[in-house]
Amino acid sequence: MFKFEPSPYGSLVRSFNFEPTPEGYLMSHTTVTVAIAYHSGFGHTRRLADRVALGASSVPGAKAVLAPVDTITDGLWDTLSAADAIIFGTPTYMGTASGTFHAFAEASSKVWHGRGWQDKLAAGFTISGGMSGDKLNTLQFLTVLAAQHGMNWVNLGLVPGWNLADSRDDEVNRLGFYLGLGAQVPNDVDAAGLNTGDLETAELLGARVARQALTLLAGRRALVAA
Ligand SMILES: Cc1cc2nc3c(=O)[nH]c(=O)nc-3n(C[C@H](O)[C@H](O)[C@H](O)COP(=O)(O)O)c2cc1C
Repeated sequence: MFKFEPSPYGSLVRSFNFEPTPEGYLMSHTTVTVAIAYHSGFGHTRRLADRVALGASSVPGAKAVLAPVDTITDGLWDTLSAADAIIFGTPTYMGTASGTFHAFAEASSKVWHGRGWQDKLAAGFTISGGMSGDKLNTLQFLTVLAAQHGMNWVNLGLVPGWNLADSRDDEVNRLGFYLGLGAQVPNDVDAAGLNTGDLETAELLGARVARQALTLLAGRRALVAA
């Protein structure tokens, strides 16, 4: 909901009227939920999403929930609204997120209007057929989507792998992304053939986001208690 308020500089500024996380909620919650909002045309992104979920739920105090975005229902929005963090996952199609994911992103403008995801954590992953495949553009799109919602982006937090003469092509973060996970699979290989380094990286991303969400919750609780 919009409202207009006078700014200290004398003009009217448009601000949003949204509730901060209620103190009662903060004090009664010690666990976090990480939602993985993803689309997958042929199963590759879905397998990564499963591993991201596994990583998130491996952190004590965190649970993961998979939220496929190809069917946009009230239940999908409720799941995302209840989450402490949302990890976006999409294949890279034509150098950006898939059309289905874009439809979801566009539909999220209703949430944007009410600042429903403000201050939640966000992160992202993508996969493509090419080693580059223009995946960086997809991760940047996901980052901007998160920023428009006022979310706080959690990066991958891993140094690049597969970057020394004797290193292997199945190392963690083998394609050397920083913003999120960029995975790769040849166009003629199905989801069962995903690179083990990419799968491990997916798990690490999920765990990292879960840890960050728990840290944030602990900080918010401490502030309320202070
Ligand atoms: C419509 C379409 C567009 C694609 N565009 C790209 C692309 O821009 N770059 C790339 O490297 N691979 C591209 N690919 C390959 C997919 O990114 C790759 O197969 C990916 O693993 C698909 O993931 P999914 O099974 O979750 O849909 C494209 C595939 C399709 C079907």
